[in-house]
Amino acid sequence: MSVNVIFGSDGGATEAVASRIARRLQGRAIDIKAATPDDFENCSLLVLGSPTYGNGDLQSDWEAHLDKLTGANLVGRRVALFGTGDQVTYPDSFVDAMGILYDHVVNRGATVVGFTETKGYDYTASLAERDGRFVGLALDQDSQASRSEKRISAWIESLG
Ligand SMILES: Cc1cc2nc3c(=O)[nH]c(=O)nc-3n(C[C@H](O)[C@H](O)[C@H](O)COP(=O)(O)O)c2cc1C
Repeated sequence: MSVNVIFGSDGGATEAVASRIARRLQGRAIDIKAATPDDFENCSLLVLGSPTYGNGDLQSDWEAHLDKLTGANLVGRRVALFGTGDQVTYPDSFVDAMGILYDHVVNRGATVVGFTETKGYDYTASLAERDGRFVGLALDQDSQASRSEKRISAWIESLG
């Protein structure tokens, strides 16, 4: 299985998570700033990750390079998503960016794998929650960093 983990990161937290995920899946971590459109298509599992900024926005490099994603043909492709956020300071928009990525990849025909349970988190609203589950791996490196390792492991197992 070839895995590309494409991420955006302002402060480094999401980059560090992307590297951990890539290492575990023996894939490549690629900053969205340097990613090519091919990086979205030439892999058997595509993993995308973004922190949430503003009040529920994608990270700025994702916004600046969104055409790489919206131009990709993802029909029938397996895509897994992760998001970093802070549920204590931003409980009304927790990991919203993951929900934004979800809508984009579903619109491009992707099959999203790796939904997770919302149990164990404390927030009021999230665009990344659909039908009571997160559309991917939600990590909070600000207030629940100690839980991340277990969450990453369980999520990777669920990807099969
Ligand atoms: C100005 C600002 C706005 C933020 N807005 C949100 C938000 O709306 N929702 C959320 O879950 N986290 C929010 N966060 C938290 C970041 O997403 C979180 O700290 C993330 O781990 C940062 O990742 P990075 O270090 O890769 O940039 C915000 C952080 C800052 C500084």
